[in-house]
Amino acid sequence: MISTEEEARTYCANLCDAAGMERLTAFIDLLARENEQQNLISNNSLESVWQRHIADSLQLLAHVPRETSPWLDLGSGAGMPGLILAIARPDLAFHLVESRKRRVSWLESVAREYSLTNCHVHGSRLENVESFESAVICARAFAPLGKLLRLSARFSTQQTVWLLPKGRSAAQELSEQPESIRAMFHVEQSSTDPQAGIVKGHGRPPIQ
Ligand SMILES: C[S@@+](CC[C@H](N)C(=O)[O-])C[C@H]1O[C@@H](n2cnc3c(N)ncnc32)[C@H](O)[C@@H]1O
Repeated sequence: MISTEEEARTYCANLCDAAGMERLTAFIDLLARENEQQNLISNNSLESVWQRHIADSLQLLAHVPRETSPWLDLGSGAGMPGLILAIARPDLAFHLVESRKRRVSWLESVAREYSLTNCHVHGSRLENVESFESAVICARAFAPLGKLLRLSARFSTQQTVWLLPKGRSAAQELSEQPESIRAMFHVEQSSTDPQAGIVKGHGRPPIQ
């Protein structure tokens, strides 16, 4: 379990190259500055930003083979996890969906700043984004599990991996789903919070 900023930084350094670590370090400064202009993340969480946001996002990489792409991140907000992943892994494609205009501008400005041609920002409600086949669908704090699956099942195939950091409600949210969904998903332990879980699954959910 990652329990200090130093451990989180070391963990991240093992998941990307030196240039990626430089970009992530610079990104933290940008994020802190932008957070004074708009409410992107809680100020408290900036004190443990490597643990709470950077490692928390990058841990998803450990759940799929290294070359898996493209990723779809639902409700990216300040950029967790999609933008962080795109900064760390410019060799993979990431589609970020976010509807709030100021957050969209923020995501686009960071993608421009780092010339992230692998990062595609869809500044729109997910409901209005044209379907494409995603190898991974991820979402942190986007919507309750049932609604999340209803809104995004059309982006999945039988091969899609679902990685849904759900904090402390992971097991509870999964237990409230119908049997067909419970059979597809399980809860994995988060590496950054002993009480948090990641709902993980594989395939196309049978949504009516
Ligand atoms: C609670 S924030 C989480 C942001 C980020 N994933 C994180 O973990 O810090 C949820 C984000 O989802 C966006 N969102 C909610 N419903 C959406 C929809 N239907 N389409 C696109 N974005 C949506 C909101 O604007 C917000 O930025």
